[in-house]
Amino acid sequence: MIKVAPSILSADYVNLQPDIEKVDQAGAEVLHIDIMDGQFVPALSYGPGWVKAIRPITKMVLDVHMMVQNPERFVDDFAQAGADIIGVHVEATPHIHRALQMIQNAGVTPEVVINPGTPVSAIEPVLDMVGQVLVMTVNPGFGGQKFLPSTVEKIAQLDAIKREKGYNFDIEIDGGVNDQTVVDCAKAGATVAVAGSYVFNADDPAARVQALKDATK
Ligand SMILES: O=C(CO)[C@@H](O)[C@H](O)COP(=O)(O)O
Repeated sequence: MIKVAPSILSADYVNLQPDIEKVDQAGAEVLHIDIMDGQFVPALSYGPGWVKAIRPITKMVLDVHMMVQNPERFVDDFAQAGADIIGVHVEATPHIHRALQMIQNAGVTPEVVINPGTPVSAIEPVLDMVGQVLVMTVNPGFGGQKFLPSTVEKIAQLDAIKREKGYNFDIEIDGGVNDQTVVDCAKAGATVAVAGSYVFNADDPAARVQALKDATK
């Protein structure tokens, strides 16, 4: 059964705490927090202050996905705010190894992220450093996009590398995830499913968390 990571990008910001409590009580293991800088991706979202505010209200793993150019600039801020996982895009820095080292040194689980157009080979040299790989299943920057089936092959490639080398990183998927699209991803080796609009744009977010788990039993 896959772990579920609701993305607060689609939550009700005026009622953020009740929305977080709903998915927490429904058994979601991870809370996904999308940081957008208006440069690496067109939109702006929120910063370390949000992570700091959310930290005391849930025990869920706080998974900070930095869609930020040169993310090294903000690693310590998010670590101090209470992030458990910090994800940096291989496309966003010429120094991915250093960025992951900074996350490690801050006592946080390092995650490397790849866009749909980036091959797995681009992150192979750093796979021994990470606790999680995030495979973007849409182009990053917006919620509510359509899942890209071509990304499933990359999940399978990562799963094969994991087995061959004895790594135990989680493989997370993000973008267009619902109870249909999650199935092939889980079969290919995905272990964590981020879902924004599917969970929070529903009348019953808790039922949607459960539906993702049921679909991958
Ligand atoms: O990283 C992102 C957007 O770039 C995501 O985490 C979105 O929040 C996913 O939204 P849905 O596709 O699930 O609506």
